[in-house]
Amino acid sequence: MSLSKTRFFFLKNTSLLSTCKPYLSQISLNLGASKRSKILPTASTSKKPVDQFLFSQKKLLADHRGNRGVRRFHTLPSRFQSQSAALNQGFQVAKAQSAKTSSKWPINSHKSVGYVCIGTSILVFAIVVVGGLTRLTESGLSITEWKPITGSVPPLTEEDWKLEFEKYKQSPEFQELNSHITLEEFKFIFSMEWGHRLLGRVIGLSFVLPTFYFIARRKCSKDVALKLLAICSMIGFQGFIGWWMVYSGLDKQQLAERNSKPTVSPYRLTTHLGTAFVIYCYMIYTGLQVLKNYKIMKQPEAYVQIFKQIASPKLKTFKRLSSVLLGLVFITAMSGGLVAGLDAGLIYNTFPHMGDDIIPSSNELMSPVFARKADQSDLFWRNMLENPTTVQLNHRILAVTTFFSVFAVHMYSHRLRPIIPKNAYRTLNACMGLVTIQAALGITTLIYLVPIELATAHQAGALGLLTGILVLFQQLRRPNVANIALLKRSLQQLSKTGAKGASKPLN
Ligand code: HEM
Repeated sequence: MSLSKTRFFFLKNTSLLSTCKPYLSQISLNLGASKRSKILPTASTSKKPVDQFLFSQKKLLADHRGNRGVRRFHTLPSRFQSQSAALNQGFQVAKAQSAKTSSKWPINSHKSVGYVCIGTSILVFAIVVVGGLTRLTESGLSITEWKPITGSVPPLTEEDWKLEFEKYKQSPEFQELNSHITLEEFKFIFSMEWGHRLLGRVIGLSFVLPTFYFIARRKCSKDVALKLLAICSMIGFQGFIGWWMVYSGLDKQQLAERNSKPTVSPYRLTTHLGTAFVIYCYMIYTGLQVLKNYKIMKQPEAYVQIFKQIASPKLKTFKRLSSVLLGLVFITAMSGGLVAGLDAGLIYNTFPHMGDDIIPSSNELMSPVFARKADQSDLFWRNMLENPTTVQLNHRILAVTTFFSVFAVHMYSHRLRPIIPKNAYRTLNACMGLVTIQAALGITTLIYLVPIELATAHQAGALGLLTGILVLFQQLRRPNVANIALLKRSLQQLSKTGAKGASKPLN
C-alpha cells in the first residue's frame, strides 16, 4: 500500500480525528478559527512526524480493514501505543467515545464526487444557454403541459404532432401572437422547449443517481453528502420553478392581472435564472472543494506554500473582496434577467447615453403608470423592477460597477502579488478578461437590438464570469479541517529540513 493510500485510510477514519481532538487542542498555529487549531499534535506532542506516523499505521490499518470506525483503536497493539504518550491518551479517549458513536463517513470525499459535480455543472451551463435560446426564439410557451415523466417522449407520429399543435392553439400565445404559424414552425419551437426540458431531466438523473451511490458506498464525507442532497433537491425544485414560470405565460387570468402580452412573468424568469445560477455555483464550489481536499490528502507538501498564503491575515481584505465580487456579479446577472424578462434591451439602444442624456428623466424612471396602489406607495419598487427604462438603467449601473470593481481588485492584486497564491492571481487575471468581454457583449447586444447570437453569448458570458470569480473565491478558501492538520505537519517537517517554502513562519 502506498504512502498516499495509507493517508487515505487515515483520513477515511473519522474517529481518528475525534481520537486526536482532545490532546490536539493544545496546538495553536495561529490559524484563526479555534476549531481548526485543535487537530494534530505538534512536534512537541508526538515523537514522530506525521508521515512516519501514518506509515507506521499501514499494517495496523490493513489488519483492521474490516473493522470500520473507532473499533480499530480497541485492538491497537501495545507496541504502537507506547510510541507516544499523547497518542495513547487519544486512543483512550477514542475507546470511551466508541461506546457512544460509530461513524462510517470518510473525512475526505473520493475524487469521483468532485468529477461528478464539475461534470454536471457543465451540463447546467449548457442548459442555461439552451434556456436563453428557448427564450430568444420565443419557444418557451409551446408545450402547454407539465408531465415530468411521460413528457420525456416527444410526439412520434404526425398524429401526435397535430394533437400537440391543437393544444398549443388554445394558448394565449398562439391566439394573440402566433396565429399565423404552420405545423412545421410549431415543430421547431416545440423541439426547442422539449430539448430544454429533456436536458433538465438528464441533469437530474446524472446528479441524483451518483449521489445515491456515493452516499450508499460512503464515498463522500458527511458534509459533502448533505451538500449533494441539497443540490439534488434544488434540481427538483428548479423543474417545478420552470413550470411555475411557464404557467405564468399560459394562464389568461395572470396575463390580464399583469396587463401583459403572452410572456412569462419577469419575476419568475429571474427566479428560474437565479436558481440555475445558484445550482451551478453550488456544484462547481462543491466539486472544486472535494478535488482540492483530495489533492491535499494525497500530496500535502505540494499545497503547503498556498496554504501558508491563504492562512495569512495579510490576505484577509483580498479574500473579502473576492466574496464582494461574487455577490456583485450575481446581482448584476439577476438584474440582467429582469432586463431580458421585460425585453428592456429593445429600448435605449445606445451606450453610454440613454436618449439625450446618460440618465433618462426622473419622470420616466419613476413613472406613475407602473404604480398599482391608489396612494402610489408601490411607485418606487414597481418602477425599479417593472419599468423597462429603470430596469435597464439599473443593469447598466450594476454592470459598470462590476466592471470597475473587478478592475480595482485586479489592480490591488498587483500590489499584493508576492503574498497572493499564484493560482488565484492567474484566475483574477482571467476574470479581468472575462469581465471586459462581458461588458463588450452587453453593449453590443444592446446596440444591435438583442440579436440571438449576441444575447446568447452575453448570457453565457455572465455564467463564465461568475465561474471565474467563484473559482477565485474557492481558491482562497481553506481546505477541510483534516487536511489543515496534514498541512500543518508538512509545514513543520519542511521547516525542520529547511526546505523552500517553509522558510517563513506561518503568520
Ligand atoms: C458586466 C457584467 C454583466 C453581467 C454579469 C450581465 C449579465 C446579464 C444577464 C445574466 C442577462 C440575462 C440574459 C438572459 O437571461 O437571456 C443580461 C441581459 C442583458 N444585458 Fe447584461 N450583463 C453585464 C453587462 C451588461 C452591459 C454593460 C450591458 C449594456 C449596457 C448589458 C446589457 C444587457 C441587455 C440588453 C440584456 C438583455 C438581453 C436579452 O434580452 O436577452 N449587460 N445581462
